[in-house]
Amino acid sequence: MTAFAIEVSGLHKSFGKTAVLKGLDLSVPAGAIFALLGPNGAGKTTLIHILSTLVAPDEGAARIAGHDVVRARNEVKRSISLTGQFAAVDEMLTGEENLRMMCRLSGLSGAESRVRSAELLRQFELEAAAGKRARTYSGGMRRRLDLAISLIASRPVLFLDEPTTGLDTISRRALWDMILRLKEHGITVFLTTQYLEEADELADRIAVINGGRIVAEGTAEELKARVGGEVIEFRDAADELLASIPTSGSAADVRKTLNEMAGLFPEGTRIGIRKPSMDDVFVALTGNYTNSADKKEAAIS
Ligand SMILES: Nc1ncnc2c1ncn2[C@@H]1O[C@H](COP(=O)(O)OP(=O)(O)OP(=O)(O)O)[C@@H](O)[C@H]1O
Repeated sequence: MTAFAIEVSGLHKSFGKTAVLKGLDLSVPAGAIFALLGPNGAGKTTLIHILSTLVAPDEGAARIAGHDVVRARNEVKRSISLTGQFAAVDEMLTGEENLRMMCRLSGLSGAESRVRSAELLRQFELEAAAGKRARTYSGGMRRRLDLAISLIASRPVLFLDEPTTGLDTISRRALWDMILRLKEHGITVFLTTQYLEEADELADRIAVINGGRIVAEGTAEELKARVGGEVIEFRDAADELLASIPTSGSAADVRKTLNEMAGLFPEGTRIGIRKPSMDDVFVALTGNYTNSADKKEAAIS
């Protein structure tokens, strides 16, 4: 494999008159966990579909493990796993039966299938539920089974399109642990997410897509450093966030911001200073707000 597991240059894709990707460039180092962040409709799923050969690009090139997604589709398909799309969990079968069936379909013998299924049930902490029908599984268990099925063939690149959407915090954290463990096996993980915390916790590198292009790429720390040195927060007496303003962190800039904001907020407003978060990065780069507190903040600032 080349140093980059995924290389994308000048990718364009339109659906009818809607231009979704407008010259997208991206490189993902082999063995990294890479997160793609972007507002709804930014083209994250479209990019995954192009990289996994489901959709052809209009222009530009993309290579997975050195193979071109248009000219070498079969080699690309043999290099990737994609969760949530192909890995069909059969509701009527148990977790173990699902895994064994998919092992057999991917060419393993009966004995090999038993061994591989047992390994995956252990790896994804599904041993206790192995004999229960998948329809009785919780959302988190189902997602883990889906991930386990997609890893049967142990391919070098794994695509996860919003792997934890809809899961509760505990299930999400459990899945994060499992994704982190995949890295130890040398798998390159490319994930899209709407949870900025997920990118922050999991990813070695993060790219932000907006307007059909990658508008920023780097480690979480590098991206946060782009927003500024310190963020000043204004909160009311009940600790509700009123506004958060990025500053360079210099005494002069902090003083200037406080002076500019003086008089805008009621008596009793509390002021705090903190380092930038991924939320700040996302807002600064895309102008989009990810939760209601941020929307309120936008309305005020
Ligand atoms: N097959 C298609 N035909 C027509 N339009 C499409 C098709 N697939 C995607 N689009 C449009 O392309 C745009 C990008 O969609 P895409 O699903 O890639 O975005 P996304 O970033 O994954 O968004 P979300 O976070 O909401 O899933 C959207 O405006 C969508 O409506």
